[in-house]
Amino acid sequence: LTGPSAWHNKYPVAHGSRQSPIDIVPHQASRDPNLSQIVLNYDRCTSINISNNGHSVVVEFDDTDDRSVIQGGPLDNPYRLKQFHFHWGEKGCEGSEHTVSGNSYASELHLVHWNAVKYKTFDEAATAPDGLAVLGIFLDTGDDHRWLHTITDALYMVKFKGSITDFKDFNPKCLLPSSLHYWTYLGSLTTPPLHESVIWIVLKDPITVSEKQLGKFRMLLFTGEEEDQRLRMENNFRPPQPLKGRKVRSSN
Ligand SMILES: CCCSc1c(F)c(F)c(S(=O)(=O)NC)c(F)c1F
Ligand SMILES: [Zn+2]
Repeated sequence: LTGPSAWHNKYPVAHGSRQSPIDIVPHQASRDPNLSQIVLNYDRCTSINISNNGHSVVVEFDDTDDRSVIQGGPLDNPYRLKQFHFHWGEKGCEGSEHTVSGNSYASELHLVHWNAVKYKTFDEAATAPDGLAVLGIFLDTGDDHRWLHTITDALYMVKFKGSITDFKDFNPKCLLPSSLHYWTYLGSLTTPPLHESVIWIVLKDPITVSEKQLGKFRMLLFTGEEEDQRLRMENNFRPPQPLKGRKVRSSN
């Protein structure tokens, strides 16, 4: 037994008071006029590599200075882009982590940022209550996404757990939907160690990708090249967790 329902054995915080993901119920979210728009300064971002960490496919960035940050909205400081990765299902009707009025999307992109103003390292920030800011973007199935090819064309290079390859000059700005309207709430990592260190910013509008593009993610493996068992990487999403009295705020 290794799935989300067993994580509490090794990570008791799995039953904590601010776990993620959650089901977002739009009309129960409070519109907060003090919530400004979020600002993404990704123009000087520097992607480094793409890898399969046995949980997802991850693109990492150079976070040694403030060259790519998210700020505004619920954030008191600029947060530095560290990496992005995806969660998806085995079929189009499930795969996202957050749900909206009980409905799942086919996938969810997470752009992980850390508070380099208050904390010296990512690892220190990852355990602090205001250490991380994750921008969540839903993926819907439909037409091809014109820029996602850059990522799906590289997936064959990182089929096996532990594989990594160069991935330069990719700017995730091309993966944003037209509107930056969002919901925000205090939550956690959705994979172990499940630290309750994430200020979540979930965009209301999905981007559209094709079933064919999504199918390429399902070609990835949870298992390493040396393992005889080949387990397809799919359903790497955690189901929604109890809200436990938390308020979800909505941008205007
Ligand atoms: C200490 C973790 C290394 S970075 C990372 C990650 F690899 C990851 F997978 C998730 S997630 O929980 O899966 N998605 C929100 C994160 F939040 C992260 F910050
Ligand atoms: Zn994630």
